[in-house]
Amino acid sequence: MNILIVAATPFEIAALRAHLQSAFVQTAEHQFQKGDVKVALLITGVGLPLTGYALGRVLALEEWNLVINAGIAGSLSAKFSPGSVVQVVTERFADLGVEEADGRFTSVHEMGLIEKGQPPFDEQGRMPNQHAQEFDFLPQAHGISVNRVHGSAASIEQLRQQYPDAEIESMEGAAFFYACLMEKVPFLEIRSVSNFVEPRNRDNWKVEEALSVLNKTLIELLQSLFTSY
Ligand SMILES: O=C(O)c1cccc(C(=O)CC[C@H]2O[C@@H](n3cnc4c(=O)[nH]cnc43)[C@H](O)[C@@H]2O)c1
Repeated sequence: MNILIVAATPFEIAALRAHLQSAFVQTAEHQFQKGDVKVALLITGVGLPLTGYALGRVLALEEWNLVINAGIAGSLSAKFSPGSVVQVVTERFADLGVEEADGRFTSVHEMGLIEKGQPPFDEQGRMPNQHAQEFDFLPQAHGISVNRVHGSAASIEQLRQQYPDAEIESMEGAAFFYACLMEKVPFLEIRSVSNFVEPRNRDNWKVEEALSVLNKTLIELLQSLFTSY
């Protein structure tokens, strides 16, 4: 079984790497083996373009049984406070579109630049993960991905009006979904909440807590896959 774990930055999966170094045999810089299970780590860099490029390349070069995106994220929902960990089951490119003269946002799907319902998008411009129910071990959440993280009350209010179902904000998830759906590989996005999406205040971020719960979840998931495989 070949498992690829994808993160934007090395610090997000540093504890997982340490675990792999002690519990698996390291076969290359970013690759670990235990029995028939190979686990590879891919650090893409932050953001949608870097993720799309790095992941598209790796998916085209090798076959994977499961690809996991792991990282921290912002929460738009009172259900998910800092320290929560969720499985993101839908994603969308939330800021791909145009700003109208009156300040409203129109998405590429509303404009018809990407046809409504064109695979892998649904009629609303979301990308659902049809493998989500196979990994029903975490609370599920709807994700959005942005190039520019929301940091003012006005832009956050506009975002909530535009996408009332959005619960988790990241800078990579939609590129990850798009690449996996286009390549038809089973995938899973796991995000731990480091902050609420609120008027920018870095002092409120709980990055250490989020990293701790994220890596604990990843290690448990690997252990469960290992025993069920
Ligand atoms: O200093 C900041 O304000 C700041 C804003 C966004 C991200 C960072 C990072 O250092 C982490 C990069 C990583 O974190 C994800 N992330 C975390 N919280 C959010 C959020 O509220 N909205 C979007 N992305 C978030 C993101 O996926 C990046 O890869 C620092």
